Amino acid sequence: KGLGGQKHQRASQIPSEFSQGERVAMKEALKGAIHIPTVSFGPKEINTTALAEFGEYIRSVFPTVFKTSFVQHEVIGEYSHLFTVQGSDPSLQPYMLLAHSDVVPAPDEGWEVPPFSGLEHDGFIHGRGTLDNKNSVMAILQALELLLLRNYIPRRSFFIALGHDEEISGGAQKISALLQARGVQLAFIVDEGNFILDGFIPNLKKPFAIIAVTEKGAINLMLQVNTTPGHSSAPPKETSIGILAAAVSRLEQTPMPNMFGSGLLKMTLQELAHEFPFPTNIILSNLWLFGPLVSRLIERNYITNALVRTTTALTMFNAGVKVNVIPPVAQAIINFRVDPAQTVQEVLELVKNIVADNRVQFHVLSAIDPLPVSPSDHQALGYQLLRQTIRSVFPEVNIVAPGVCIGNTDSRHYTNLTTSIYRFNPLYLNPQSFQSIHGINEKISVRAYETQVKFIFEFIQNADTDQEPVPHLHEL
Ligand SMILES: CC/C=C\C/C=C\C/C=C\C/C=C\C/C=C\C/C=C\CCC(=O)N[C@@H](Cc1ccccc1)C(=O)O
Ligand SMILES: [Zn+2]
Ligand SMILES: [Zn+2]
Repeated sequence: KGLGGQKHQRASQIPSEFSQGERVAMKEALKGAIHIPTVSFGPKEINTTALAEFGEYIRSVFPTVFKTSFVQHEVIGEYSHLFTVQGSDPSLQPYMLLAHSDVVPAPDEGWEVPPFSGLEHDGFIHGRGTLDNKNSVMAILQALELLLLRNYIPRRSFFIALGHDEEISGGAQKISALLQARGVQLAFIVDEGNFILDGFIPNLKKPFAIIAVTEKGAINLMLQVNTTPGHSSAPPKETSIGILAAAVSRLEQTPMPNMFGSGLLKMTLQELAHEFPFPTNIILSNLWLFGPLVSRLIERNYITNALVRTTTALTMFNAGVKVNVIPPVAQAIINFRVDPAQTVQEVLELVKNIVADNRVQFHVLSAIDPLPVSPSDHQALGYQLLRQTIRSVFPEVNIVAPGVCIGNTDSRHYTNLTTSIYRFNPLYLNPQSFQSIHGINEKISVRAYETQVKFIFEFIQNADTDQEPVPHLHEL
């Protein structure tokens, strides 16, 4: 039987029920984590004091994790944490859970409560990192702590990698290189990414879970224009600022091609089709006919638009030295998110054609192609374990479908260890909470956090149930 068959729908051995005292302790632990301002400000600007404090903090709130003989803890790159949980059956290939402890900055303005207060209000814990991604750091360790307290001994080994610089596209490479040097090959990885989506699609009342099996690529491109400086009282016809502004405006006004139909989205929509009322169900079931119509509707909304094309975001613009000096140089940075059906090279060609001005220089600051698509078939262990656990923890969610992650995750640094990378947060997300990620008023309900712990508690146990033999068995 495949992994999607009944044989693997076994209930967890230890019930995922937590006492009142445990539930209070778990939410207090998360609040304390939010209180530590582990902010990544910029490429070399991290709050090392807070990161060190965070390391001490997890030791104090998860004592059993740190004292269990079969859990090895290592600090990597000063502030990242790698846990190796040695399972009892070395014939089972290990897997890895990822999360990151750093957060983006959060100025106080606009927040209902101070962003690093971790205050509980109306059933929600408020603060930076409650959705991205201290919730996952804490929920993974909390679930392990609770399993260990119940004397659970995993069969399948697993790693927990907690990065400290994901928000500055940082150093997960160190953990990845270390594991590679140790000869580790993983059955799969689970990282942050997509969610159970609620309210993103008009007419679709029911929530649906999207497990991201790939993520978009990214290009940070600097455009630069140099012109001769001079006195502003006698300006030339065009300045570096004017030339550059026109170029970036052309880019903003010329969206990259709509790639609907060449990617996963079509598959996702077909899986969702029967959840919609008439006539949308018929339209989505017949994309061979209605594809062009559907793709036009999808691109109207700025969030779903990101699912059908490479996006173009003008994120930085610098020019000028003085009010009365013709600027010698103007620079702009554009952040592209590359659709999985395109490559970095193809996008750069399109960009050059759109700018079409040889006074504009191109400097690629960083570029990464879209990630390979991980398997989501009946034999795909990681995907099926996620699906099985979603079905058990969120029985009201009828649809679990593979999809694309529009952001980038630390998991892209681990492609040397596995071809099966899944990006999924066991949380509901609506458009408002989506905006709070990297925005203001980020918060998680106490209940949602308890459910995230429950999900991981069950997931670890599900990974220990009998599975089909996995090729390339590896001992830790
Ligand atoms: C049929 C329709 C199917 C699905 C969907 C409808 C809507 C999609 C809605 C929402 C998308 C859901 C979740 C996405 C949320 C967040 C993105 C996920 C992870 C991103 C993590 C992140 O922010 N990473 C940074 C990494 C980075 C840091 C510094 C410099 C470069 C990169 C990033 O991507 O910016
Ligand atoms: Zn994140
Ligand atoms: Zn983030």
